[in-house]
Amino acid sequence: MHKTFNLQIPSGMKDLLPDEARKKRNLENVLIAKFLDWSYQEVITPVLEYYDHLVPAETPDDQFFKLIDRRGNILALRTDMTTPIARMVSTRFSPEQYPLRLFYLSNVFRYENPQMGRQREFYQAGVELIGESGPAADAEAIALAAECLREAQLKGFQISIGHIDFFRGIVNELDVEAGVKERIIRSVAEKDFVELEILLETYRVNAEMKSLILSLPSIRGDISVVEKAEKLIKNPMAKAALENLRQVFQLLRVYGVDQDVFVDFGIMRDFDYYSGIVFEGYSPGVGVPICGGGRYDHLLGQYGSEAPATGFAIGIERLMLALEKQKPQAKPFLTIALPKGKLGSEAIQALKDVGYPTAGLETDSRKLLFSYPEHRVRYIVCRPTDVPTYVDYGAADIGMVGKDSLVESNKDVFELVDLKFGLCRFVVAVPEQVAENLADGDGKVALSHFNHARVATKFPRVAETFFRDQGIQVEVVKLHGNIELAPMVNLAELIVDIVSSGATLKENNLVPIADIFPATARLIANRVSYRMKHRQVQELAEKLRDFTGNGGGRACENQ
Ligand SMILES: Nc1ncnc2c1ncn2[C@@H]1O[C@H](COP(=O)(O)OP(=O)(O)OP(=O)(O)O)[C@@H](O)[C@H]1O
Ligand SMILES: O=P(O)(O)OC[C@H]1O[C@H](OP(=O)(O)OP(=O)(O)O)[C@H](O)[C@@H]1O
Repeated sequence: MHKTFNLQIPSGMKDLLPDEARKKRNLENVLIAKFLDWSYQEVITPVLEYYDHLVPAETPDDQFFKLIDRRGNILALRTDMTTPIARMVSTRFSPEQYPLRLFYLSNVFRYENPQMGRQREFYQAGVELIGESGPAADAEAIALAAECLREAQLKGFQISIGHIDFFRGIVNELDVEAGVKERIIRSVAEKDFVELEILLETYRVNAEMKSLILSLPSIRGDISVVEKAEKLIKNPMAKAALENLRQVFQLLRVYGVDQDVFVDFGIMRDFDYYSGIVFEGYSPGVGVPICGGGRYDHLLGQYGSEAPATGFAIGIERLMLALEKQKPQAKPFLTIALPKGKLGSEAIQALKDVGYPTAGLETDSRKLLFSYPEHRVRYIVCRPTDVPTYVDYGAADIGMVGKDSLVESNKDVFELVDLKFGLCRFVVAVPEQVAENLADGDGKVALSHFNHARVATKFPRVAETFFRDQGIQVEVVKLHGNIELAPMVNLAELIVDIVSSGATLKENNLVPIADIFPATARLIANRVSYRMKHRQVQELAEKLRDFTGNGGGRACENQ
């Protein structure tokens, strides 16, 4: 009898058959020719390195594939090429050899959730320009990125450039503690504008600064927005950042790529890694950036030889996807993902209130797609928990979704507006009897009674994070609904769920013993739609923000 093998390949990895491999190689040849043309030399580094040497590229979500060698050393697959090249340059070159113009074309590995345009093994083509500070080097990197995309025959792409110090400078000016400044910066880096607004309100940032900070991510357009921004700010660090942007832009004009490049103060790439100009490239129809880069003057110092540096990486698979998708388009549709159920009805009402087409639109019918061609708007109706996924993939430009589903999904999307409806709260609940038995003198039940207990929930991420923060170890049992059943049949001792009226808990003899956080509906946007369809996205965001009485910053748009 033949042994049957499981011949699958690991998730997020891919075989390339001849047709696809040929297309990839042709594209790579175009990019390599361009790099050589611009006097960049190829370097190759090992695919495996000591984990500690790659850690400057570490992200909070640890995306490394790791393994242990026979001596017990931890090795890891590279997650990008900048870090190995910084290690190599620090150890194999001397500053007299600077500036170095290096390029690579390599596979890199990241342990993340695979989806369209996001794999665990993927190829990057990129350059590092090491040993040069100043606008000429930044402009060279951006111009070369634009030239590569042009040479690859990509139409309608856009490169957005921002500056890390612009936002940092403005935040430094605030009269709040350092920890709060970091939280403000983090909320912007995570694109969570709702959290940003809450922080500015909580820490009583004055009205003028608040409105300035809230408007920053929307300040975008050609170089004239730099002049507009100059009038708004006084901070020297932010002013220097604007001057830097202006000089880079002038040089981009000389390179003849300025029409592909936009200033965008919403580009906030990793604040710990980048130190100056940052940029991303987008293409219509692809919901994730196709390239990214910027100045990173502090990385080489971590390997012992301080040197300014700038560079970028193009994602080969994403560029191939963008090339496949490019076709001439009329004014694009704005696709909005709506959740089924009660939240969906409230979302429809909100859209109607701000004048969006909703005739015949229902979230509880069998029809899942509603199109309004005369308004260039279309809605897709999906399960609430799927809304962030559709938006993250770029299958929808915008979504309306509960903060509960959003937090649980952990997707990389813009969180634009707190829509204020659909209020519920996350709670930990236990059977009444258990609560009665464990209650202290004030009627409270300490969570410490539940160390090593089982928690049933639809929201494992929320539950795990909450109990971890409380220092309590639990085993999370993921269910898809009717969580209240779990304690009744001894599947779990506790539940973590959302509560709205409280009726479901009551009917099932459960009582809340701890609040986790409240959640309302949010307007979210895809990262690329937020830039490539900015006017349409911003128009809806502002209408909804005004309607829900949020106030907030105004865009100073010039595109
Ligand atoms: N998981 C992935 N799968 C395919 N391509 C990727 C992936 N992650 C990054 N890339 C490509 O590599 C380029 C440069 O990588 P970089 O580290 O700057 O990306 P990132 O900003 O961390 O990733 P993302 O764009 O997914 O947020 C990206 O612009 C993208 O084209
Ligand atoms: O406090 P209440 O107003 O009673 O609402 C709470 C209920 O609503 C949510 O479930 P949902 O209706 O989404 O159904 P599901 O459990 O089947 O997912 C939640 O999981 C509770 O079961």
